[in-house]
Amino acid sequence: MSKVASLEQLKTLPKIELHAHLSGSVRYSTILRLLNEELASDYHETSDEKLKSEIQLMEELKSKPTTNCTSHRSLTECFQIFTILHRLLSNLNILEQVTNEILHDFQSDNCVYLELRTTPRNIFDSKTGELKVSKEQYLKTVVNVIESFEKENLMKVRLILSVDRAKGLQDGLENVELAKKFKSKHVIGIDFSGNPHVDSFQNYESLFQLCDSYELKTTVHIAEIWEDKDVDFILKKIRPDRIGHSVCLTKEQIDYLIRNPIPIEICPTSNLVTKCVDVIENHPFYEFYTKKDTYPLVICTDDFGIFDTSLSREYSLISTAFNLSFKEMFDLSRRSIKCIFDQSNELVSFLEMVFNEFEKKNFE
Ligand SMILES: CNc1ncnc2c1ncn2[C@@H]1O[C@H](COP(=O)(O)O)[C@@H](O)[C@H]1O
Repeated sequence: MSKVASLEQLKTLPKIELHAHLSGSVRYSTILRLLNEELASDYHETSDEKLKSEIQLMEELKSKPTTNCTSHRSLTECFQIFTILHRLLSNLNILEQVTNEILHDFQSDNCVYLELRTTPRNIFDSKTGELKVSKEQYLKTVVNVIESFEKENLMKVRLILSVDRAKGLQDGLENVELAKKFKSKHVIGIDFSGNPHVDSFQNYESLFQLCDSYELKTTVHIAEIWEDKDVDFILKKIRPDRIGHSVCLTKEQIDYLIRNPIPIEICPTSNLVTKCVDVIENHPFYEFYTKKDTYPLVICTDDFGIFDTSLSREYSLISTAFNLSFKEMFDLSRRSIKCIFDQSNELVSFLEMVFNEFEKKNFE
């Protein structure tokens, strides 16, 4: 018998988001608006031709919605969009605007706690090569938006800094040092991400050790592609606090994780659109969920802008594919509290209160 929860119900559910990349969470409509504004401005560094082709690409993608999961974007296409986004977000006013918009988008979807992640970038003048914006200025801009947001809103926000595997060890080291410096300023951990076809995390072992010594929590993207050679190294040697995606796993690796759990950030639409899985019913989520009902699994969006989704929609995909009821989705969402990086008493008590109140109102 079907007991699937409706999207409308799932929108009302308090939710926790632990895997959301800042640049990937900019809405298509916002990217298109920013590109058109740049084209219409009197002075712009990017040529009209390039801007027009970027607008065309974004319009094409917008017309191929991911909602029916038949539209695919290869990881390579996703990384092309990130290049556009990184140029647009080189302007600190725009970075501020979009960060604020992202926080409000999560809150309107009833997200009560968000761990947003981003890769701090040095931004150089394209003509003179001079440093225009330092990584620290980039980070301060994002932190300031979060601080102002929290003063006026209920949703709690923390920040994870990303190490991009395509940028090398030195760049990553700078981000870990920045995370240490901003630890009291909302930054709580490090994410190891970037194009999985480029470089290996085995070259970053010293950074994992540094994170440990600075007491920074870690999460690592693994098994987003079948050719990922880092999986055993990460699962057995590094043992981070969480892992992202973790889809393209062998049976042995799944069994190993079930015996030695590490919380998994599940990103359903992202995995479908980039063809990590052919249909959601084949997602290893269910194997973890059914083999061990307390396996720590957190439903996330990854890049809700690029994948044209929302946290509620990700919950809906899982509920529909695996016939999980509203109460089962509620329990899953509540269990995410155990996986958050900031385990301070104040925050955990706040989240427990929110979930207890919802339970009383809806299930008792
Ligand atoms: C689709 N799956 C994915 N796999 C791996 N890395 C990803 C990713 N989605 C996003 N990123 C990482 O996050 C950056 C964009 O956000 P920020 O500029 O840091 O805010 C990308 O450049 C990539 O390094």
